[in-house]
Amino acid sequence: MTDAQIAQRGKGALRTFNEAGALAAADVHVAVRLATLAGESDADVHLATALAVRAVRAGSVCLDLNRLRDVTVEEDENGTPLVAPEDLPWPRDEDVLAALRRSPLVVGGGPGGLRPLRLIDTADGPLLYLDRYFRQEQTIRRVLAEREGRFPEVDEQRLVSALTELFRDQTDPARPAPAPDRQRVAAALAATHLTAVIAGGPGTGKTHTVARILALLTALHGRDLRIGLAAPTGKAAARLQESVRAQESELKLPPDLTAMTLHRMLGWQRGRTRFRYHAGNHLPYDVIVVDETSMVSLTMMCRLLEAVRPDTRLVLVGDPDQLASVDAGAVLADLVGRPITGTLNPVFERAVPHDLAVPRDLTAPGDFAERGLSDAEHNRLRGGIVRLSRGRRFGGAIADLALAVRQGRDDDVMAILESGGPEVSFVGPSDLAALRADVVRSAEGVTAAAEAGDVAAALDRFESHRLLCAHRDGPSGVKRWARQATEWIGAATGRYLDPERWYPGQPLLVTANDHDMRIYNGDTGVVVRRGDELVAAFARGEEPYLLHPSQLSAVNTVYAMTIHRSQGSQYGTVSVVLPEAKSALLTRELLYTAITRARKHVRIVGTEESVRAGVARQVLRASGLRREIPA
Ligand SMILES: Nc1ncnc2c1ncn2[C@@H]1O[C@H](COP(=O)(O)OP(=O)(O)OP(=O)(O)O)[C@@H](O)[C@H]1O
Repeated sequence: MTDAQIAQRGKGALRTFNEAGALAAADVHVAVRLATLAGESDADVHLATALAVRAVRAGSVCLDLNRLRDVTVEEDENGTPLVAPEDLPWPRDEDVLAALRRSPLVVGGGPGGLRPLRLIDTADGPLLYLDRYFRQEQTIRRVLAEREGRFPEVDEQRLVSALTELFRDQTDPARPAPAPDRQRVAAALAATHLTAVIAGGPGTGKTHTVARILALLTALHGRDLRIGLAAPTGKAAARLQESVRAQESELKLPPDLTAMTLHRMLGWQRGRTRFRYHAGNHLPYDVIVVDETSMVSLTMMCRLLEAVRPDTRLVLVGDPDQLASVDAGAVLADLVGRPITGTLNPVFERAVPHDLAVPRDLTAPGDFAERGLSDAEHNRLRGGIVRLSRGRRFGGAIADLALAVRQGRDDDVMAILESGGPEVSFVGPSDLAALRADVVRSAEGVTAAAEAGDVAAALDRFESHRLLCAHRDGPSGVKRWARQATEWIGAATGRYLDPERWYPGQPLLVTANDHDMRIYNGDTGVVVRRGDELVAAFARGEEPYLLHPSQLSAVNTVYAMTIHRSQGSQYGTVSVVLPEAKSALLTRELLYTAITRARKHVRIVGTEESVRAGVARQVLRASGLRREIPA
């Protein structure tokens, strides 16, 4: 750690924690500043405050005081921790708690009139919040509870006949889909409750269901229904719009529905901190659908719920097992896992009686036919929550592998990986021939199309293979593997891929949002020749979006990218370079996200030790949404 990263004002334990890398300089600065303003001199409170700031930086909403010592520390070049976390000068847990209970930072009354921390007791132990995040959680809880207390008016007969019409048997469209059909259950929930949460892995038909929900609500409430479609990223919004429009004529949906980023829907305004839509100026929609909700942070969810009109139907869709937002919160997973308080609308129960009546244990097992709903699933319906479980896109090994990872069955994961087959391969870190061939083939295909000015083919081939890494730096990181890919491509084609210049076939990754240019962090595109000019092309539904490369303010060449950035996209073949087993980034959520990016083939490059370590390590983002907290 450099001197610049060591907070100069930290003393005692704060300094030791900072030097070990368990706290960043910013954590220490914030803690010392708050303590000074509030006149707090207790060293245990200083440490707890800095750890609470650190927790938010690491993605948690609060600090779980029962897991105070759950910190990571800095490692040397050999991956050896500078100090074992347990050897840090930890105060006794009960002393920290007692000091917090009397601290002016928690109870207020200090010289500055500040109360920046909240200490919340729950049945599972105390949580320490930065006040802002506690208020955001409370807003989410309050708005959801208010919405659970009321049901929308629905014409029951029309609901039943529209459900029958929209959910048909795949093999015999003259008949309704056989029960249980969780997609039909999801649509009925969304029609009869103000908030519905539709969870499901890739290819379980989430967007298929969203289109049917829109058709159902249009049938119930008329074509003047104001529909708002949103997603956390521009890329995800474009995909949502594309899939909804693809079903427009079949389902007689209102024409030309558009999807936008959540920022745009809420009315992001240049130079202003406040959105145009908020608690005092509600969003003008009758129904709002948010896709890829797993990437929505706590703060954005709070802003959205504040801005939603009390009678607007809200449908939150996503995969709670994927990596969560880069900012604090794992709201979708929390919403799915939170204590259920609502009641079922009796209209819902009368609309899908057959789906609800199938007993759990009398249905066919496996993926082919759906099993009856479990007791836990019945219970979650009261919270407006349904999980689609039947894979519709890829059956077979990729789906089995993803499920085994999600359920932490490491022996099954290894068995699937080692059985090989057309969909899954597992190679050692030095067994790179097939990876090299895929990297070169995909680059050559992209370049040929880009040189010929064929934008659609260039973008299509660009999606045929993607090299994903957990880390940015180090031997298994993006930088090293991008360099490796560049060398392979250079050796195969005899071309020098000059990083300083634009060239046809150059793969691009946008690294920051640019709302004015409609380009978003994580968007990927390709440089294509257009006559004498080069253009940067991005996939956007049916029409690609073209820009002059000089209009891109934050962009990298991307021969490899992080798994985090690949979220919300799928590729033909995905090659995943695993880091060493001890890497803290290597988690179950990361592996699951990487595997489920693949449509046709997933190749894992790494060791058995790394695979098993990844399956075993779960991200634990502390939050109060999953607990009972008094209003
Ligand atoms: N009930 C169904 N009958 C027939 N085909 C279906 C059904 N549900 C989904 N599909 C098809 O399965 C495929 C996957 O569905 P869809 O894209 O809606 O899944 P998804 O959960 O949104 O996936 P992702 O998370 O990857 O976007 C699509 O081709 C869709 O048309």
